[in-house]
Amino acid sequence: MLRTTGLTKTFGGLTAVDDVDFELAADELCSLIGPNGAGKTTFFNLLTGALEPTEGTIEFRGGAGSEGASADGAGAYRDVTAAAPHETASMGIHRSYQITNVFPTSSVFENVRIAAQAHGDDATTFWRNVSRYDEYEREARAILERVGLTEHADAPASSLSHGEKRQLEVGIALAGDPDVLLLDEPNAGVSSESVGDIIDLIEDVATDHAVLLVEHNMDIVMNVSDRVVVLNQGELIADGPPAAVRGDETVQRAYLGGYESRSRHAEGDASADDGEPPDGDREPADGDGAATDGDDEAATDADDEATTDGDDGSETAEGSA
Ligand SMILES: Nc1ncnc2c1ncn2[C@@H]1O[C@H](COP(=O)(O)OP(=O)(O)OP(=O)(O)O)[C@@H](O)[C@H]1O
Repeated sequence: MLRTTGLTKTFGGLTAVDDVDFELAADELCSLIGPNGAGKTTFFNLLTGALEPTEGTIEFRGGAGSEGASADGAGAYRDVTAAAPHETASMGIHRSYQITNVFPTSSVFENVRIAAQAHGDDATTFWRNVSRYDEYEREARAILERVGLTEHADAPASSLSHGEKRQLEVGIALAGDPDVLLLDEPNAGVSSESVGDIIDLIEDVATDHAVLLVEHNMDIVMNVSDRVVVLNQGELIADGPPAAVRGDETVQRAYLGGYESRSRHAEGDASADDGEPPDGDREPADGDGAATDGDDEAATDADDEATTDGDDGSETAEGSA
């Protein structure tokens, strides 16, 4: 459904994503893992068009109803290498943000309803079209039910807990009617009591979307993924079923050293501890150990602001690189 060939992104002398060949199937929940600074966020930003590749191609093949859809319901592959974020979103590639990305003073319902309206094809005539309004409203209510936020529909988004905000972000992404969902650490900053809800939500959206998940919690990754790909210093060093990747010597050396899987069901909850590889193994190749901590703090700090800084920051830095 979504594939990259020789995808490469350099920032000055640094190769953040290095010649990556990758393909995500329509029915897959694939996790993208790797140490801090491995290139995961850069890879996401390339897929959504927030960053332009230095080399390589990105191709996308939408689902039923997409442009050029064939008898089997899938569209033809299109080159989306140079597509801008609004173009990839309108084609069906959506992401949830590592940094909270909601309108805090609007209600939970309004956040989803506005996203559904923005995706609608007659947004400019919206206020004159009452039946269309009803449709968006119904869609938003159904999405809130799906992400488990119905009881908070009328509350301002700012009143949600951090975990509920992550659920809302997934709801906002679903309102764009995506084929592919890119989930960037949906578990970051979420309290241990809410981790189970987030896992259930990831598994649920994966029943009818292709999902690419960036997640540091290995218990979650090993429990929910159909497939795991590993980036290290921008290179794809492993790609396969969770058990095979966990046992891969190169991956153990680069990232997972010392990690042993705990079954979510045996433990009762994947959040029994942080489920992350030992700290030493999460250090980035360039020694910049602040990245993950910074992300988690940013997510918390951003609670009261509607922002898309996660991507924009990358663009800004790129511009100066
Ligand atoms: N806009 C940018 N300008 C310059 N360098 C960048 C930029 N974005 C990322 N990098 C560098 O590219 C490398 C990959 O970063 P990236 O954020 O993609 O890694 P990551 O795997 O997502 O890390 P983390 O797990 O910490 O989020 C890092 O060395 C980072 O410092």
